[in-house]
Amino acid sequence: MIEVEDLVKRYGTATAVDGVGFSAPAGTVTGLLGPNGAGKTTTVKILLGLVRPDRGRALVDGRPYTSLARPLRIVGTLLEADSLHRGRTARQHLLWLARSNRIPPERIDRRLEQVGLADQARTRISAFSLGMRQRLGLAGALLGDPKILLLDEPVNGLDAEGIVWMRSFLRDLAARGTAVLVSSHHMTEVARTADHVVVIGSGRVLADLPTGELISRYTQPKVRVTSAERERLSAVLEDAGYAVRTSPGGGLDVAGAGTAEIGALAGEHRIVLEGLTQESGSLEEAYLDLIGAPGGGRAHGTEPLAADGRRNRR
Ligand SMILES: Nc1ncnc2c1ncn2[C@@H]1O[C@H](COP(=O)(O)OP(=O)(O)OP(=O)(O)O)[C@@H](O)[C@H]1O
Repeated sequence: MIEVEDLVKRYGTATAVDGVGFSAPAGTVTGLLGPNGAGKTTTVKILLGLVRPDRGRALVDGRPYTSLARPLRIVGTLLEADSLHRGRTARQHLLWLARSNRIPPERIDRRLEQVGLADQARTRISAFSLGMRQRLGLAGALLGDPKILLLDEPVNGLDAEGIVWMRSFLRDLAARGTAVLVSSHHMTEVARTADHVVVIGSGRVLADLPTGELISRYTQPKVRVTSAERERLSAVLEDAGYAVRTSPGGGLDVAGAGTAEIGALAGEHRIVLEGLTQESGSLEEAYLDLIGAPGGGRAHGTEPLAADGRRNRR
């Protein structure tokens, strides 16, 4: 379990983190989302004891990271693949990590296998692609069988197959009880991987909710409708007071309506519909609404949802 309580960090007059609090429990993938400069990296650095907070505390497994004698056995981290020593081979890198954390070296081959690098064990890291370095970083993070994983942008540099692999890998780890915290900009990926999302903006927690609840609370459901008479249908719907947008693929997205009402309106005006489906919102829409960015509706007010960082947690 990761616990962050009321963290504040100032750099001169600028406040990087302003009262951030949340937890990432065992058996769950928690996503940490936020725009550039929101305070994610500062929060992660505080968690890893790399930056001292002005206020608050950050605990891994109930203790500050800096008090862990062999941190790799408690928390695995994947921060920057580029910090790997490029002259070493994959195996040498893991051997060095194992030795410095008193981890039996027998585990190395198993970890290389798990991340799909068994054939590259003796390849120098300098010959690795970014995706391979991410996989090696993950092997290192898993070396001590940690119950907590802290990953910064884990899908960076991975191809489509690698992204799917990483997603199921992290989901499997959580299913076996690991607490996984993923800091990322990749909204679609976070939506597919995380059970729970913490959104940070301007150093504060804007939302701390299960992924599905965050989406339903901060997006408006819409109906996607297609018809050969798109222009006429659009005019009819707008006349009836609905907000209508052109959807990808040439259909119409109608906010705030149900399929029955749209079907009835089309019938009344003798417009034949080709498709009529209820669509739920996306994490991206919810996120834009929360951070108040252009494209986001900001229809639900600006109050932080989780002032103490704990509301709405299970
Ligand atoms: N060492 C530092 N000195 C001064 N200001 C800093 C320092 N580190 C971070 N900041 C500022 O604190 C704020 C939060 O930065 P942080 O890197 O934590 O955000 P972030 O959410 O990780 O953004 P990104 O996704 O771009 O990495 C930013 O305004 C940043 O400029």
